[in-house]
Amino acid sequence: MAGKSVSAGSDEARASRESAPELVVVANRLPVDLEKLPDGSTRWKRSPGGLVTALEPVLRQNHGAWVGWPGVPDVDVDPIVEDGLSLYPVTLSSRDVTEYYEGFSNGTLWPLYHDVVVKPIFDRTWWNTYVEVNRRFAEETAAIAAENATVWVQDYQLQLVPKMLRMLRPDLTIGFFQHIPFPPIEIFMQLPWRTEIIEGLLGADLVGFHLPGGAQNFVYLANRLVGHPVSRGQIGVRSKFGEVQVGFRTVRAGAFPISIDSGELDELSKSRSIRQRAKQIRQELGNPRRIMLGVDRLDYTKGINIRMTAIQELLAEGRLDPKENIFVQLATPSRERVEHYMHMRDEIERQVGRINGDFGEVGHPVVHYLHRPIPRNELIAFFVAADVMLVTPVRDGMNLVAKEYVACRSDLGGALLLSEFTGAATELRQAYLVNPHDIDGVKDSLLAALDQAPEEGRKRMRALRRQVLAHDVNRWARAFLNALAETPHAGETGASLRR
Ligand SMILES: Nc1nc2c(ncn2[C@@H]2O[C@H](COP(=O)(O)OP(=O)(O)O)[C@@H](O)[C@H]2O)c(=O)[nH]1
Ligand SMILES: O=P(O)(O)OC[C@H]1O[C@H](O[C@H]2O[C@H](CO)[C@@H](O)[C@H](O)[C@H]2O)[C@H](O)[C@@H](O)[C@@H]1O
Repeated sequence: MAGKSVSAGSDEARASRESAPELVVVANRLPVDLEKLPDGSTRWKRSPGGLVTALEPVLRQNHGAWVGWPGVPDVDVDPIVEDGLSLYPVTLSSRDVTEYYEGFSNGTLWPLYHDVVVKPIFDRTWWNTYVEVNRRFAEETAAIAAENATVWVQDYQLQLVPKMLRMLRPDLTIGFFQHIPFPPIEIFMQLPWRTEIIEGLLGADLVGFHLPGGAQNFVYLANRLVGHPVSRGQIGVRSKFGEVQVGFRTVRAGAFPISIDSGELDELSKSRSIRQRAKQIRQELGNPRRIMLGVDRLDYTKGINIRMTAIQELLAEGRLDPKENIFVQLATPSRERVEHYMHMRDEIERQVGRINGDFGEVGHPVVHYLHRPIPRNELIAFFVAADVMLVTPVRDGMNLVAKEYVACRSDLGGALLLSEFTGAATELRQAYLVNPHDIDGVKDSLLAALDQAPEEGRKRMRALRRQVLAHDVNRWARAFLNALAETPHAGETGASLRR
């Protein structure tokens, strides 16, 4: 792989940086996943996520690069340079996947940062591998970034990279964005490696969160754990950043709620083929009066069990007619070797079986449950077909699904039932907001959403769409990169990036 045997500070490395990328995104995953085919060959498959859509145009305009894991263990693939966007794969061994990705990232940090909804595991071997893998990402990035380049590190899997990178390449302007919640002090303090994580993040010039609360928690912890002087004022959304004084450096912390390519979804959802497919889906489901929909990675934070319980109780109480109302749950397999995910899957599949056993008829189940990824256009057709979208996480950094549903409803139809504990709830105030821990409240709100008067529904959807269409993912990326370019450290490149 490029630059592997060359130390970041050597003359050789510096010379090769002249045509090197000036904007580098570093994320656990590359924007493409390597797929192993049955015949043993491999091919690249584009990841559909919002991050790729957000960052690809700005990377291309800036001769950019993406450093990340190709999604399968033990493969050593060469960098790919294509249309001005270069991909630099970082190899992870099977052990790295177990200990860094499934272990420390998704068995320790993920539950800890999501309100300890399940018990985090504090394992010293996992931590050591997390440090090792973060170092590998930092070294790979240091080897390829141009002099004075801007580097944007993404998410909880790579929280040590900013500090490691700054030590290797003090010329770089470094941004970091946390896509999951940043927890309150009492929870974060449980982490045995809490100081190392805060110090790791403080290597950045700008640390971004979805919500002001996360930024506020981070600033407070920088003072409490590392003793740095910090600003005291309230942090705003895309404004009024918090500040941490790290020696001569000022590190900023801000709130930048992520979004989706709402314009593209709006257009796609209006196309004839999607509209027809939406109609066909309704027919295939037996033309029920109302379709409820859930779309999630199968994750215990998403509250899939909560919506199932609400539906089950409403059916049992005779408040929901199983002949008129059906529920479709599309569940993408996720982190399947992590124990808590296995338990969650068992629980959900038991609930599906029980509801259908008690209330379904032959050929007419009440719950339609698919445990596999669905093609993008099919997903959009489901959004168009659904009368009520159920988004009930117990905690979620943002939840892009909620925004996607709204972007797909140019007909002003449908209703969004949304947990208060998602980042999206701070922006989508006209949704039917629920506390997912209050099952009776969820049931009442679900019935209200199902029975809403058409004019009330249109009014809510119009307001939701105004928010989602005006604040798209492009605006998110620009807001972060502009704020990063204006940080005190930002060098010439940072200030002159084309966006
Ligand atoms: N194409 C496709 N995209 C999916 C599927 N399930 C979820 N997604 C997408 O994955 C993303 C999930 O993002 P989000 O709701 O923020 O939750 P996250 O899974 O925690 O990142 C959204 O863009 C969804 O549309 C699926 O089955 N197929
Ligand atoms: O890469 P995976 O382990 O398969 O997980 C998928 C992604 O899940 C998380 O998504 C978060 O980011 C979204 C966009 O900001 C946000 O809407 C959502 O609330 C978060 O949960 C994770 O943070 C990503 O790193 C993963 O790639």
